[in-house]
Amino acid sequence: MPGQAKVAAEALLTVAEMARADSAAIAAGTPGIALMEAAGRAAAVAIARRWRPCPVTVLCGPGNNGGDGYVIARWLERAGWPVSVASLIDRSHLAGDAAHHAAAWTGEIGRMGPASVAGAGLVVDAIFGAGLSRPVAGIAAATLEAAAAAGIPIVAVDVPSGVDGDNGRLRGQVSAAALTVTFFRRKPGHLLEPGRSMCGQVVVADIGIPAAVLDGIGPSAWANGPGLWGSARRRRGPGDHKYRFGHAVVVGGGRLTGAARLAGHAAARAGAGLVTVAAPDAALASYAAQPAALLLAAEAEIPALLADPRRNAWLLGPGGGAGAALRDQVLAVLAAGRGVVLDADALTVFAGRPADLFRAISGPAILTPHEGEFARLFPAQGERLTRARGAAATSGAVVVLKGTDTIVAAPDGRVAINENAPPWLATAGTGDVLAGLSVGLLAQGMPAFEAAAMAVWLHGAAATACGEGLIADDLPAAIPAILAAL
Ligand SMILES: NC(=O)C1=CN([C@@H]2O[C@H](COP(=O)(O)OP(=O)(O)OC[C@H]3O[C@@H](n4cnc5c(N)ncnc54)[C@H](O)[C@@H]3O)[C@@H](O)[C@H]2O)[C@@H](O)CC1
Ligand SMILES: Nc1ncnc2c1ncn2[C@@H]1O[C@H](COP(=O)(O)OP(=O)(O)O)[C@@H](O)[C@H]1O
Ligand SMILES: [K+]
Repeated sequence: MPGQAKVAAEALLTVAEMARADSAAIAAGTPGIALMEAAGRAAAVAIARRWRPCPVTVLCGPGNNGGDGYVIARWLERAGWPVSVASLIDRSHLAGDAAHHAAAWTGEIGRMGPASVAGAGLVVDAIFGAGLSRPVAGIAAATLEAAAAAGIPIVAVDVPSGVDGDNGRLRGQVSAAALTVTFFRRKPGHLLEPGRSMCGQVVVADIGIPAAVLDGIGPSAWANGPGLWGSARRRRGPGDHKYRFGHAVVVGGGRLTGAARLAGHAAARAGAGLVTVAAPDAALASYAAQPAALLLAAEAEIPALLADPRRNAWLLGPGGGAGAALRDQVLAVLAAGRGVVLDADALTVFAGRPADLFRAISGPAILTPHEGEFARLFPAQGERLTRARGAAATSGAVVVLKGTDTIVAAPDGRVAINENAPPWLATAGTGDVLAGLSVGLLAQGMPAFEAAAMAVWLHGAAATACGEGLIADDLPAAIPAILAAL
């Protein structure tokens, strides 16, 4: 379809889902030994593409991750590399596919320890992968740490040992890799911090698992990108007019007027047909500084605006001032059944009484908390992915848990994990822009999950295009070029 995103959404597989993918491929006729051969070979190819031959130590663990290591050792040696292999356990204790490939390694196998990496130019971490079952400690940790301390680049097989593929949590002592080669599809832990920062560059190798196995698995997590929401995006055609693209209303505050101005500008840039910023009388003059394309309304007009179903998507919170008046406004908008984006103060006003908010949510709703705001409404213990999913299920809203690895979670369990946000987004006002993009897309009729995911992605892409030195005001103006390239 011309103009529509052509890329497929990139599914992320949990450790359990990846095991099902392996089993499905084996059941469809590719033996496990062949999958392991393909995995090790692909990793060796990825290494040889990036480094010149040098003494390499392959550190092999007790399971199939170690099995991949023996295949890597064989292929690198065949390519002329001086290869040493060091194992955590005696080869005789290996089982299954790993035992098969360890037996095919004709060189020596040393005992793993810090001395096994001495003199190496490269170290392969094939110690623990998807089978990580407890924190990494002892010899495995000490050996990887010795490599890291000596400045030897580490290539991780599947994940750096100790990174939990399901959520990016670090279990025990983890040494960062320069390159991680994983297979078939990435896992959430490759995108979520702190795991993401431990992976270095991530390469996904095709090992012969047919994409069709995904149909039987039904993944619920994706890397955020156009493949996920491109087909839900609204595009204008020759016969269109502005009323077909929704009317977003941004409720602004009386003092910090910049927040709602940024949000309103962003909503318009995201493509909303019309955008109204509604604000207290005393502040209207300062709102006049916003782009002339935005409409301005007095706070007293809000009930009338709310009675008009054409004003279909509302944003409350940015610069709102955390008082009872804002809480009442949020509840009134929700009661009217409008699409809603709640940010900042509009979340904080429900601290201590989150059930009041959750009860009121019945239609399309997006909450955009940073960690601090999140903790005022939801349990704050545990890792981010589970918390974001739980929050969406509890609230009935799409929850955008912001950060360097922003998570967009839907009440039905779907999640998108974002990876295009540069660190210079950590500056005042960028969250207001994100909320504005979200309401602008919601106004156009995109479903809440897709609208939120697209907003987060546009936000990251715009920030990347602006570069370091970015201020929030730069972001809305950078949106058209990003949309044009989609
Ligand atoms: N068909 C297959 O089975 C394929 C498997 N693949 C590889 O297989 C890996 C998964 O293999 P496994 O499920 O055998 O798991 P692992 O090889 O990751 O580790 C499992 C073993 O490590 C032990 N272990 C886990 N955490 C430990 C810790 N912190 N300290 C000490 N011991 C620990 C476990 O008791 C078990 O013996 C993937 O990560 C991938 O590298 C690939 O070869 C693709 C094909
Ligand atoms: N280190 C970082 N890397 C990438 N993105 C970041 C980082 N820190 C913050 N962000 C993003 O910047 C935005 C900040 O939003 P928020 O905290 O609400 O700020 P404000 O209230 O000042 O607008 C969010 O979209 C967040 O995901
Ligand atoms: K590993």
